[in-house]
Amino acid sequence: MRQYISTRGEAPALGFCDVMLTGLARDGGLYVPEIWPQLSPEIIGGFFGRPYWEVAVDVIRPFAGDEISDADLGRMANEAYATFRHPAVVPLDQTGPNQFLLELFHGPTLAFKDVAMQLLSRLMDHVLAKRAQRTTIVVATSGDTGGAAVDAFAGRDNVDLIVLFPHGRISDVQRRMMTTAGASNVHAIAIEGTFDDCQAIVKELFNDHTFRDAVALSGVNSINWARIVAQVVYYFTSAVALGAPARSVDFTVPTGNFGDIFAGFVAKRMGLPIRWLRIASNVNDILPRTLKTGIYETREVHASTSPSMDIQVSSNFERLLFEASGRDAAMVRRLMASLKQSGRFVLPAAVLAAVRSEFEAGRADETETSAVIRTAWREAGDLVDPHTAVALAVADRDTPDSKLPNIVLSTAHAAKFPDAVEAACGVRPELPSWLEGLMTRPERVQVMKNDTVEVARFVRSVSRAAKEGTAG
Ligand SMILES: Cc1ncc(COP(=O)(O)O)c(C=O)c1O
Ligand SMILES: N[C@@H](CCOP(=O)(O)O)C(=O)O
Repeated sequence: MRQYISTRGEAPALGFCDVMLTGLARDGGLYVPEIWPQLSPEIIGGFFGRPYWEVAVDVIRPFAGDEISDADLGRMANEAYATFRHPAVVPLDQTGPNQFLLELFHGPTLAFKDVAMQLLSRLMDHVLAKRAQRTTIVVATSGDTGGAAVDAFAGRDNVDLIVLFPHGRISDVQRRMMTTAGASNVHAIAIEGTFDDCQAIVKELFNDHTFRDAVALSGVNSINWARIVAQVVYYFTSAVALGAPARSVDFTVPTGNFGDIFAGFVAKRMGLPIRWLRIASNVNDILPRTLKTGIYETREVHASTSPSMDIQVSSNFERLLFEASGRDAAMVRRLMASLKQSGRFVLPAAVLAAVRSEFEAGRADETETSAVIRTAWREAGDLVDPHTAVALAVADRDTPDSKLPNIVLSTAHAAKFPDAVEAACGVRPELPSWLEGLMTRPERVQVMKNDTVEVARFVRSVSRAAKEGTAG
């Protein structure tokens, strides 16, 4: 059985299915595989031209071990990616000499989160049904994870889903994707705070062991290893389309919680020849500052036109610290304790050097972001969303004469952020026809204080109602 260990070294090692249902490790850390699976150049090269779901099975299989049969994994991957509206699932476009855009937004909620969430919901449901278990998922979102989770888990028999989002800090389209589902197992809560507050509440709930056991708590943020694994797949498909493994590639990734770019790091560990993983941040630039100074220091969050990246505490950076330190769990515990106490920590020099050897980082401010949206429209007739625009701005500035292909991850559809896109280029992107009605359906949402106790009370009531069979 493939084993997973916690970045903080004090939680039990678990198998794939338990890690998937557990979310955060019981010591507050994040799970990573004990050993990185390797894919040979022949296997990687063999991905060329194959259907996306088949590659997904080959990439995910070594992580799931024998816990999920190939037949079940294949069926679920096939179903998950059949929900995407593009035949290639995640098409790759050339946008300039050696510049490519990987479109990850053709799923049901128009953001890259669908790629993992559509599969994760099927995997979780499958395992829960087999074990005759029910779970309560609490998820924090800065806008996109929540909508993807709602679409993927609405109406599932074995799950209650509670979504926490920062009140007034996401786009109307994002909010409505969470508040208009109409499913009795879905609950949207607007927290009077930031995304970091929402994520801190989720982690506090997990760290209260009595509570987490009482409600059978699970998480589907990228703290959940299965989320990361599903995101690894498109690094392989896109790089192979451009000549990997014979040719190396770079990736530029709009980054907030560091889950997406960490998936690229995993692909590299598995054998994909990636040269640079380039972090692209908006004005909330904690990661570029950290790479420059070696000091990870939280500051006030600024609301931007790329709200899903308005994040200071970048959860998956912990996984990178664990790897870059040679898996020094004691160091990770020390840095995380410092973060909790003082909002900052200093990377040891060797860890910083290890990070800098594989990652670059840049930021784009609001003016640069809107200039990119305007140029893309005027010069190519393309409408790009502000998160993608942040990455394009960083890529254009930092890779003008790269000899290697640079793949920019396009993480959302422009129609999720119509106000920002229209303000930048004068054109209002339209929602696709299958989302007709989204903007007029009635909303169901509760506003709550930034208060873990209040949220915990609500989660308990949802869990109790489910147990008593009174949900809805
Ligand atoms: C559209 C979009 N782009 C980029 C990101 C950043 O991704 P990550 O949090 O995995 O770094 C997010 C949020 O996660 C997002 O919703
Ligand atoms: N940007 C995300 C924040 C949560 O990230 P996750 O990958 O940890 O779920 C969002 O849109 O919610």
